[in-house]
Amino acid sequence: MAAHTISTAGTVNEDLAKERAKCNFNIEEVTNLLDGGKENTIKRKNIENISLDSGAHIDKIPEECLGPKERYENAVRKSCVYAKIVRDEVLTMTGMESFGSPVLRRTSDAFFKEISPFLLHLGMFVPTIMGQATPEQQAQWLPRALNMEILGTYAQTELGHGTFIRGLETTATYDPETEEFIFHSPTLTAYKWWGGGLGKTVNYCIVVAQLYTKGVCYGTHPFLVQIRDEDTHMPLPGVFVGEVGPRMGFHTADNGYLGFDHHRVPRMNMLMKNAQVLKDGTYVKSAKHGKLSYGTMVFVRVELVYEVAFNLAKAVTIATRYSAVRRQCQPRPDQPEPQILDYVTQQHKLFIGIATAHALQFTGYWLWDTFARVIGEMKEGKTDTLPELHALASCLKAVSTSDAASLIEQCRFACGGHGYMASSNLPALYTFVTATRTYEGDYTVLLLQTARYLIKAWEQAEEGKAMTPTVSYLVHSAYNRKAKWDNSCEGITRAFYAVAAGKIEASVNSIRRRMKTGLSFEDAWELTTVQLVAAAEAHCRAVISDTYWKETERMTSSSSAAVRSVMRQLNELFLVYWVLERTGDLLMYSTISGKDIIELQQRYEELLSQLRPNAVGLVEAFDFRDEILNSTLGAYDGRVYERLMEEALKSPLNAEPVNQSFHQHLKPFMQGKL
Ligand SMILES: CCCCCCC/C=C/C(=O)SCCNC(=O)CCNC(=O)[C@H](O)C(C)(C)COP(=O)(O)OP(=O)(O)OC[C@H]1O[C@@H](n2cnc3c(N)ncnc32)[C@H](O)[C@@H]1OP(=O)(O)O
Ligand SMILES: Cc1cc2nc3c(=O)[nH]c(=O)nc-3n(C[C@H](O)[C@H](O)[C@H](O)COP(=O)(O)OP(=O)(O)OC[C@H]3O[C@@H](n4cnc5c(N)ncnc54)[C@H](O)[C@@H]3O)c2cc1C
Repeated sequence: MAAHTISTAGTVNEDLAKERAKCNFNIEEVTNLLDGGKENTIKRKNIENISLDSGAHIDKIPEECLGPKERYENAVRKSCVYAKIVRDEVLTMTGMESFGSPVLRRTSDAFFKEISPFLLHLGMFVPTIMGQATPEQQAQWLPRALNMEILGTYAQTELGHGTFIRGLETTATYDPETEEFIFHSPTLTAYKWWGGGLGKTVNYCIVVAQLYTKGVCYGTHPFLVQIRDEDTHMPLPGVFVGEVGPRMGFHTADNGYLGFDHHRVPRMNMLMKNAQVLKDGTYVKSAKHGKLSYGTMVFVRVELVYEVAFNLAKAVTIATRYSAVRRQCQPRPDQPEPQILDYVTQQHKLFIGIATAHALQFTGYWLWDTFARVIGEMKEGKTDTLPELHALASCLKAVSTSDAASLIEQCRFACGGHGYMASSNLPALYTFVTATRTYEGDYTVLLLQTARYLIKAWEQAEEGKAMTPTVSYLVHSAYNRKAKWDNSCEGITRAFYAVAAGKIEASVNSIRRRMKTGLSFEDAWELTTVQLVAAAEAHCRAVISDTYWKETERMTSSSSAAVRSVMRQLNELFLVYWVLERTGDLLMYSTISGKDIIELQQRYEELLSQLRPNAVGLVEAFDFRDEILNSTLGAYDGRVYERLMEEALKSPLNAEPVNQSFHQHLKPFMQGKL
C-alpha cells in the first residue's frame, strides 16, 4: 500500500453528497420514465441483483493488465459464468421474455469491460436463424442455439469487401449428386474477416456466400455452416479459421478470419425462408422483396441506436460525477478552487451528452416500434414499408453512432488526464462505440442509402404522389421554401425539416444540372455525394429532434411539475444546441435572423445554469450500478483519488519493487557496461 493512500471506505465524497441534496426533482420518477414504467424498473433491478450479487464478475487483476491470450481466456470464462447465471437464474425467474432484452446487455457490461466473445451469438447468429430460416429449420437449430449447446457468429465481411455485399467472393456451389453445397474461398480476398467470436470461440457460423446452382450465380445468400468439431473443437477439414490479430478495441471478442477449401455442407443448411435450392438444384425465390436477406443488418442497426444511447449515458454519468468531485484553478482570489462542474464550458461539454442520451434512447425505442410494425406487416406479405424502414434505420444508425462516439470522447476530454486512465472506463467505452460507426454499415455509405430514398421522395412530392410519413414534410417544402422562424420546440423542429428539404432540393438540382451537361445519372450522383450525405444527415437530425420533442411531451404528460420542467429544459437545450451548431443552414432555409441567434445563445446559457443544480440528479436517474459503470471516476461514492490509487496498485508492474529489466538492461546501460 502506498504511504499516502487514505482509506475512507464507506464514506461519500462531500461535494457529491451536496449535489444530491441540491437536486430539485424526484430522481426515481425520471428513472421510471427512462425504463418505460415503474414495473420495468423493478424488473430491471431484479435482473441486475440476480446477475451481479454473486460477485462473479469481479476480476482480481484489471482485464486490460492481462496479455492478449489471458484476457481472451478470462473473457471466455466470464462469458460462461454469465451465460449460466442468465440461463439458470435470470430466465428461470423472469421468463424467456428477458432473453435478448437490453437489461441483459446492461448487466453484461459488469462482466466485460470489453466485449464478450458471445456477443455475436446472441446479437446476430440467433437473430439470423429467427429471421432467415424456415419454421422447420428453426425447430432444428434454435433450441440448441438458445441453450448455447452450439455457439455461432455472423461471417459476411471479407478481406476484400465489407460494404459491397454483392461483391463478396466466397462461393457456395450446389452439388445435386450429394445434395450438398461446396464452400470455397477462391482468392485471399475471399477470406471472411472480422466475425466476432469467430477466431477461437464459435463452432458454427452464418456464412454469406455467392450461391451457384446449375451453373448460374444467384447472388449472396446466408447459410448455417459448421466450422469446428462439436467435441474436439478442431476446425473441420477444408476450414481455415483463426483470429485477426490486435485491433483498436474489441480485444476480447476474438474477431476472426475464415476460409474454405471445398468444404461440404448439407443442402438444408441454406437458410431457406426467402429462397430455396431444391434437391435437383432448381432455384426458387419466395421473397417478396429483393433485400430481405439483409434483414439481420437492419435489425442490428435498429438495436444500435439505443445501444449507443446506453453507452453515452454511462460516459456522461462518469464525467458528471467526476466533475462534481474534481476541483481545479482559482478564478476568484480568496475563494476555494471551484468544482469543475461550475465552469460553464464544462457544462457545455456535458449537458448536451445527457440530452443526447435521452434523445437517442427515445428515438431508439420509437425506431424499434417502427421496426416491429414493419416486420409484422411483412409477415402478412406486405413489403411496401420496408424501404422507409431501411432509410430510417440507415441514417439513425449512422448519426447516433457518430454523435455518441464524439460525445463519449468529449466526456473523456472533460475528465482531463484521469479520463485517459483505463480504470476510468472512458477509453473502453470510446473504442467500443467508435467501432459502431463503421460496423453494420459505414457512416457515409448508410447516409447515402438514406439519400437515395430522399431523392426519390422529393421527385414523388414534385409529382404530387402519396408520401410515406417520415418524408411527408417534403410535400409542404416543395412550395414553401423558407420556414417561418419561431423559437418554440415545435418551431425549431419545423425549421430543421426545412433545412433537410432545402438540402435535398439542392442535391436534386445539382444532379439535374450535371446530367444536363451530358453526365450519366451515376456520375452526376457521385459528384453530388458530399451534398447528399449532408442532406441525409439533416433529415436524420430533424427526425431525432421531432421524436425527442414529441416523446418528451408524451412521456411527461402525467409527471410531476418538477420532472416535466427538468425534462423540458433538457429537451430545449438539445434543440437550441443544434440551432447554434447549424446557424448557416437555418439562415439559408428559414427566416431566422442574427438577433434570434443572439437571443438563442443567451437562452442556451440560461438553460446551462438552470440545469446545473440537477446535473448529478439527471445522470443518477440513469441508475447505473457501480459494477456496470466500472469506473474509478464515476462510482457512486465519488472516492475518485482512492479508487485511482487502489487500481494503480493492482498493476502487475507494481507487484515487485524492482523490475528485472533494471538488472538486465537499465543498469548495464546507465553504467556504460552495455
Ligand atoms: C448490440 C448488438 C451488437 C452486434 C455486434 C455487431 C458486430 C458487427 C457486425 C457486422 O458488421 S456484420 C456486417 C455488416 N455489413 C454491412 O452492414 C454492410 C453494409 N452494406 C450494405 O448494407 C449494402 O451492401 C448496401 C450498402 C446497402 C448496398 O447494397 P446493394 O449493393 O445490394 O444495394 P444497392 O444497389 O445500393 O441498393 C439496391 C436497393 O436495395 C435497397 N436496400 C439496400 N439494403 C437494403 C436493406 N437492408 N433493406 C431494404 N432495402 C435495402 C436500396 O435502398 C436500393 O433501393 P432502391 O434505391 O433501388 O429502391
Ligand atoms: C469491430 C468490428 C467488428 C465487426 N464485426 C463484424 C462481424 O461480426 N461480421 C461481419 O461480417 N463483419 C464485421 N465487421 C465488418 C464491418 O461490417 C465492415 O468493416 C463495415 O461494414 C465497413 O466495410 P469495409 O470495412 O469494407 O469498409 P469500406 O467499404 O472499405 O470503407 C472504407 C472507406 O470507403 C468509403 N466507401 C466505401 N464505399 C463507398 C461508397 N459506395 N461511396 C462512398 N464512400 C464509400 C467508406 O465511407 C469508408 O470511408 C466488423 C468491423 C469492425 C470494425
